[in-house]
Amino acid sequence: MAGLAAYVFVGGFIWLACRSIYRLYFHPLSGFPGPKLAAITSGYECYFNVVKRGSFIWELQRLHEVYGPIVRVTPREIHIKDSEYYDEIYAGSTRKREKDAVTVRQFDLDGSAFSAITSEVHRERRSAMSPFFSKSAISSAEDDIKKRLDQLHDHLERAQKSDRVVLLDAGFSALTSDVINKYAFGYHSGNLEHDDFNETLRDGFVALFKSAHHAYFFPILPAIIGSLPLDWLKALNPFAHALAMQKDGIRQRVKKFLTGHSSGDGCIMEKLCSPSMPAHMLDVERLTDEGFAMAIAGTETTARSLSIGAFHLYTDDRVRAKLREELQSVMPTSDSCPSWKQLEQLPYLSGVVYESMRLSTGIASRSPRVAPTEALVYNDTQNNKEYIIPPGTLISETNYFVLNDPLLFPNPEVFEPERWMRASAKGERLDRYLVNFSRGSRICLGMNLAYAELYMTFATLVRRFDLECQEGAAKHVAFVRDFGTPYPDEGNLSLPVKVTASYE
Ligand code: HEM
Repeated sequence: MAGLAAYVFVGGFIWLACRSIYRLYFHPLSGFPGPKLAAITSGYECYFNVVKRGSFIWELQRLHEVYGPIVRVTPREIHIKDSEYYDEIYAGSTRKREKDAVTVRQFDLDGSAFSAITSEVHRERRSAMSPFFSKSAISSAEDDIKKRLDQLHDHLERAQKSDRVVLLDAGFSALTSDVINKYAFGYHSGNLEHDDFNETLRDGFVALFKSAHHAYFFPILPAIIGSLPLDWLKALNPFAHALAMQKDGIRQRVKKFLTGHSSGDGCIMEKLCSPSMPAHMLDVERLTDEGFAMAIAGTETTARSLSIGAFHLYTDDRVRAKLREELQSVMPTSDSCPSWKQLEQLPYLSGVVYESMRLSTGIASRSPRVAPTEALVYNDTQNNKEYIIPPGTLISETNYFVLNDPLLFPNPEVFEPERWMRASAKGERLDRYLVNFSRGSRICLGMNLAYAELYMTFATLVRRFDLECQEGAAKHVAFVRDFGTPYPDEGNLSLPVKVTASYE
């Protein structure tokens, strides 16, 4: 027995040594700059993201300072820190771009457009949903957004009367969740009707994000969790249980639509379940994944941008006063209800929305693309060297680095709506670099819905209320850890506020 163990140990050692030598000297990426350890093993990333909890993004920043704009950051991935090169990687549909199976596996959404690997499968899944996300289609959701904003208004009024602290971040999650549930599944989830905004609604999403790095490096874990009976899961991990319950709720809706149930207002899932769809698109689990991807993507990302924007609006009196003055033109009274189209014409509000997006980052982790048949060429002008990236390589940029590029956004940490007005006056397309939604063929499907929610929410809040962010707010909204989306050092993003004034 001891002899066998010794053989296994020595065999394993030799295998690891050979693999390391191959990766360092013979692998197609061996000529790219970067630390040797990162070229040898993905344990390098694992150390920073699992042991040091979501901090590989800061290590990437350091690696680029040491090695320049192009770095081999894992045995099979090239990372580029160059805002001008972003559109080459995240290219449009004329240039084939695929996703990486290992990267998307962590989200357990295999049947969704989001997790489609090849461009053909992606196109088919996405085109079934895209008519619902055009600008004109989204205007049909405006009435619902207005109703939800009135509910949020009532919460804030009640809190003002009782001098109570409100968790605005939870309010925003309740709002975005109620909106996407109605739009995608035709049902009223009523989160805003709860006194605490049904705060636990986020437990599942937080579980998904916070376990993403573990799921990536140890794929056996989600498989084990998925196989546990729900009662056990509830006792062992209430957050994973909340996630499973949310997904199951969507599965039950899918089943109803597949048997002919109608929501009455032609929601997205009803259309996706219609018998006119190709049979292979009508699988319950595929549709559940598609639905869950919309629920996740449509809730926390937008809510986070709303929280970051609100934090800046309510800690910077100058910005808020300027916005309030501009809003008077379309909101002479506090109950005026301008359309999203009208609000989009306001330059200062647009600057506020863009800055809120920019400083909230959206997705913090890399989402690599693969160019299956094309060799990408990167010209490192700093070191005067040209790199040919072989077809099939994982290539990524990090949105945060583009959104905080001081060459594009001087003093990037400052919330400055005016920078967008200055750029537009000079005819500069600064919005090209607002990459929160990614770019190209896999660009966020829900961006118009997100924009409608951002414009309408900021206008309503600032026109109607003054809020006071509670002590420590800056710490609770800071981006310290990357668990898929940005997280503060400890706990989750939170924005407790008190209502100090309301306006007629
Ligand atoms: C501020 C808010 C939002 C941000 C920052 C955001 C960001 C993103 C990003 C970066 C991607 C690409 C992911 C990747 O490359 O792997 C994406 C995809 C997606 N987003 Fe959003 N998103 C937001 C809001 C929404 C909303 C409101 C919805 C509504 C359902 C939505 C639905 C989707 C879907 C379905 C995809 C997959 C698209 C595809 O692969 O074709 N997102 N989002």
